[in-house]
Amino acid sequence: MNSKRDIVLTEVALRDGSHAVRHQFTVDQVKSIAKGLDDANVPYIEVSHGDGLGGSSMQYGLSLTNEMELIEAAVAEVKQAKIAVLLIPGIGTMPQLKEAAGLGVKMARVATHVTEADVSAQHIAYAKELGLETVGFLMMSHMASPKKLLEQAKLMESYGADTVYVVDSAGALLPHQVKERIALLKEHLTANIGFHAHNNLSLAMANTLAAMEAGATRIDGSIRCLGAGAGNTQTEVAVAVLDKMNIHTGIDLYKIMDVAEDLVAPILETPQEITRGSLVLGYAGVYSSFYLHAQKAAERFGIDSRSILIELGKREVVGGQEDMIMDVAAELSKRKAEVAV
Ligand SMILES: C[C@H](O)CC(=O)C(=O)O
Ligand SMILES: [Mn+2]
Repeated sequence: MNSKRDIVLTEVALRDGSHAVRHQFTVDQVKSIAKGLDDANVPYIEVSHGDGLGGSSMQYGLSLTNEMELIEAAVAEVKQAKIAVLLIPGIGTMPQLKEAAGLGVKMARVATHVTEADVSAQHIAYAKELGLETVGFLMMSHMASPKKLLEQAKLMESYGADTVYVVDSAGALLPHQVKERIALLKEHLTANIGFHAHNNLSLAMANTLAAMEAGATRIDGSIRCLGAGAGNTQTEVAVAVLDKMNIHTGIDLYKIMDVAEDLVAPILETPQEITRGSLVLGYAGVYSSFYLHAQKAAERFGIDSRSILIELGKREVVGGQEDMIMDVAAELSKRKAEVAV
């Protein structure tokens, strides 16, 4: 294995995958997966509630295990990998970031809706003060024009972000749209540019390659596609594809395949595939973490989860508005009952 890295991958299954397992990760699962990833030479491993630090709540889903315990367990297992956390200002707090840094976290990814970068200023600055590497993470990037995205990315860079990510939270972007956005950021920023995909339209890998072609040097992957919706760019697949392109991730292909097969696959309730529900997320441009919430609402109100997701897409609902899922389901069910009378 060549340990040189042309591209730096952040493994997000232990954070984005938290959505897919209803935030039920155990300490043992996190320990064994973090150890396996570290051994395969993955450089960064993100660990936290799916909605970042402080996400455990009725609104976003209660965690089985306190995320600080999971972070501590991951830090204790790794030899070379750096543990990262996600933080959404307003959900996660500065004291939580401080606590995570005290446990040995090395990178903070501060996430905001794509048009609200200004709320990341204090958290990025504080992360820097704590000596952390900082990432600005612009969620739902398909909802902004490239020009708007650039303006927001520049704000994050001005606050001190070492890297700015274009985040395709809904898995709604097409390759040419990814290329256009990344190329513009690359032209105007000095920070590293990253890309985070979701596979709802089966484009995660293609979009990741498009991002790299346009200048992204940081990418995210989730092993066995363990991420919200249909998951992210599948890490072990990305490692294989990039290797064939002679692009070095520094990650051991056989070892990462084994982590996927032996450690991650057994904890999945169902395989991470593109179902009609996750396909609709990408089609309608809805936040991937709404997937299981919409399924629950559909069961409760006896309606098709696709109708809920399409309606949420029309209303341009964004992360943080999870309560709208039940509201929309109730409204659609009422409309259905009225039509039936
Ligand atoms: C909080 C979200 O799940 C962050 C993310 O991974 C995305 O927007 O995509
Ligand atoms: Mn995601």
